[in-house]
Amino acid sequence: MGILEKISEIEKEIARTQKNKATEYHLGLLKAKLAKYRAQLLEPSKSSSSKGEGFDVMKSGDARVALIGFPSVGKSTFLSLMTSTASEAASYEFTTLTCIPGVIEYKGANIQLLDLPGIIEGAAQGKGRGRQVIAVARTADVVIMMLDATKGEVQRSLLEKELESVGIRLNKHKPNIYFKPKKGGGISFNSTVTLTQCSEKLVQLILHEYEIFNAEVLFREDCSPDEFIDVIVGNRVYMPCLYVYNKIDQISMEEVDRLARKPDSVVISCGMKLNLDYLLEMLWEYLALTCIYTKKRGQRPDFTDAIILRKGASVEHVCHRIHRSLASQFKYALVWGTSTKYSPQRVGLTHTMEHEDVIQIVKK
Ligand SMILES: Nc1nc2c(ncn2[C@@H]2O[C@H](COP(=O)(O)OP(=O)(O)OP(=O)(O)O)[C@@H](O)[C@H]2O)c(=O)[nH]1
Ligand SMILES: [K+]
Ligand SMILES: [Mg+2]
Repeated sequence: MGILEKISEIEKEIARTQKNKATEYHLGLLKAKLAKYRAQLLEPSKSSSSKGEGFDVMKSGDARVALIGFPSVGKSTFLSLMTSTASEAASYEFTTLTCIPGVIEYKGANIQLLDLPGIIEGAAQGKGRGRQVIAVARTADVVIMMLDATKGEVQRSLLEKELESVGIRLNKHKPNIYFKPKKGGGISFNSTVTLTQCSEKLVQLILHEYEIFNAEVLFREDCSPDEFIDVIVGNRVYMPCLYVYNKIDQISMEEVDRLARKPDSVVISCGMKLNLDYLLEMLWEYLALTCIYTKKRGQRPDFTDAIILRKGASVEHVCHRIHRSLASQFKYALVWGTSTKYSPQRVGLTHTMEHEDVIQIVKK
């Protein structure tokens, strides 16, 4: 039996197994098996002739956003509207066949927007250019899942399933579980909260399926078996996703209203240029970029020119942005803002900056 068949067998078995206390272990085990086979599927094939030609776009700018969606939902139309790059748009499916980058300039940041070929059900298993598209999606800071507002919800759940199956977790945070494989000592299991979805026995069963017999496990959150499996398997990508319903010029006001109220969703019309400003605002929020202002000694901060960094950036990142030799001449920095206890506070290179902090760097 091939891996695909094994996967579909397990999926079928999961679907026909009733979810209750008695089947809890059986289901947990099935899920662990499923995750294992999917991981095998993702391993690069030996004959890599199908390498992503035209997909290796260099990362540039302050952040990267990937456009994912079925064919003809309006991805290329959107790229051409928001950036100075033109990407061919047409009424037939699979107009776009490679990855086409453009740049959105917003609040002083350069956001790289990637137009991609449409993907369809089965993309994760290599249908169409699905694998290459998903590989690009993994490198993004935010995914825009573009949907055709006239087409109903099925597209959305199909795409979510495709991304889910390759380890991309949309709008979820990393499960708060400490997990450390050990050389010996068996499995030590602890939790700081009451667990309603996992038990010590289930955790052991799942670990055994992965041939892990010695490990330290600490649940700091009431996680599900799937979330625990994610932690064991690792290499999961936790990615913010905006669901963008395009072509609202084609549906009723009631329908627009219904879609607009869904979580993580924005309604737009590229054709009539509706609501694009709001989409940018949302995108900016989801990118959660950190803007840092610099100041010189004895002067006011320069609020006109922010340094834009990813969340979690350190003083060292700030230095590199100003000048590549600055970090080596660095003595200390003074920081004003929410990242410090006092304002100003003297900090070193490893200090983590927060949004809208002000920094003054003192050289040796
Ligand atoms: N009515 C309407 N049509 C739109 C809108 N946006 C795009 N379209 C049309 O939808 C069709 C497909 O647009 P594309 O931009 O090529 O779609 P795509 O998602 O890039 O398609 P592929 O590259 O084939 O995956 C074109 O005929 C567009 O003119 C919109 O807001 N309203
Ligand atoms: K198209
Ligand atoms: Mg296109």
